[in-house]
Amino acid sequence: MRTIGLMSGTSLDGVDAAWVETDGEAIGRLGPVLTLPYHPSLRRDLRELLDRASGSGAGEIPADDPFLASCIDRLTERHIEAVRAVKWEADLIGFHGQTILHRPHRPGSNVAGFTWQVGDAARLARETGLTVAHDFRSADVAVGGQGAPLVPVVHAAMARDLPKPLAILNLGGVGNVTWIGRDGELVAFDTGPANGPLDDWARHATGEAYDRDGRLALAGQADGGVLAPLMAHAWLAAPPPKSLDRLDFDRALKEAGAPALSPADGAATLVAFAAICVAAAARHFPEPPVQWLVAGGGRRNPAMMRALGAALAEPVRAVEVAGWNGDALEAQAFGVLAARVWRGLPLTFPGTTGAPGPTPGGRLVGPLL
Ligand SMILES: Nc1ncnc2c1ncn2[C@@H]1O[C@H](COP(=O)(O)OP(=O)(O)OP(=O)(O)O)[C@@H](O)[C@H]1O
Ligand SMILES: CC(=O)N[C@H]1[C@@H]2OC[C@@H](O2)[C@@H](O)[C@@H]1O[C@H](C)C(=O)O
Repeated sequence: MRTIGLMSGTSLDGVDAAWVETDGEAIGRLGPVLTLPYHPSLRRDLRELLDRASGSGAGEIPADDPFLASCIDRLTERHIEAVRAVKWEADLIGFHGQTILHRPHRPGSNVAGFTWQVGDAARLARETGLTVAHDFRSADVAVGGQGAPLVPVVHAAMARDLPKPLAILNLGGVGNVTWIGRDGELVAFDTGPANGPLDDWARHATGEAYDRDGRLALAGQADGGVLAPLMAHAWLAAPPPKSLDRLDFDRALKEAGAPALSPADGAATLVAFAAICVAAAARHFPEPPVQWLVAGGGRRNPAMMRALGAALAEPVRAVEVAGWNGDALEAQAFGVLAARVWRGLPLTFPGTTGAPGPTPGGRLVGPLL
């Protein structure tokens, strides 16, 4: 199938789009990729939605809330523009939407999991004339999975011919890793906060959306006193499966004293903690990888790459060394996942989300049905 994958990540910076030819298993031609940034007012409003959702709890923003409806309208509009901008013909769209709240089932808790992505799939289908796969996470959460990460099955397809064991790390707002064993075994989970808290910090300190080229972090020193309690956080030792909400570490960072640091030291400390989380993640792998391939915007941050290089025993390289596009990988993955939805193939597995078995998911809307 000719697919267009669309991902609006936890950084809230914009929508990534990518054209992929795939049957959901093998990956054929890779076509155009692009990012359409969100207008600052949409970024701000999405962020407010995240804050409101995490403060008020799941389901407490009513479906007919006018602010929610306006965010969904503008978000969907930008996705429609992204599909048009790709220009290549397609059969199927993979539409992740924007995660507003992610509260998966926690081990030992009797509270059911919940995950919430917004976006108007029916309108996207109507206005593009294409069938849309969407709502990728809720079926997994409904059977007790974490609902994330979803990309690992696609990482495995892309890495088919690469030496194993291999670790593929995505540094978005949240970090997530896929470990692929010699026989294709998958162990995947969220590592911890990555760019999310750093973006918030940089915005506060400099007014910029993120710490461009790690300038702030490279000028500072990581603070051992703030890092100590963070390193003892139960998240790091908790075995996978595990997944995070964009805001899950905000309180812990505050309680550890991060807000008292200077702008540069705060940024350096957040970078150091992101790398510490990745090193802690490696302790959950069945055996060490031969290398780490890094995707996502965090690979553009030299401070982050330097901290990872220091924290990890194995070589750390941007995914471009494998010929992949580290900015487009997630969008490409949602094209492949859309084809899997179409074919009813599983999206998640015990090793990726803790689903009890290989679990299909997603829903379809549009003209092919
Ligand atoms: N030149 C750069 N210098 C420093 N950081 C950068 C640079 N370019 C991108 N980034 C970081 O990458 C982030 C965007 O990353 P990305 O697009 O992978 O996130 P996302 O897809 O929204 O998140 P997720 O993978 O969690 O869904 C920015 O918010 C910023 O923190
Ligand atoms: C709930 C949610 O949207 N999670 C995102 C987020 O961003 C990175 C990390 O946390 C990952 O678990 C996931 O996205 C990728 C695309 C995934 O599901 O594989």
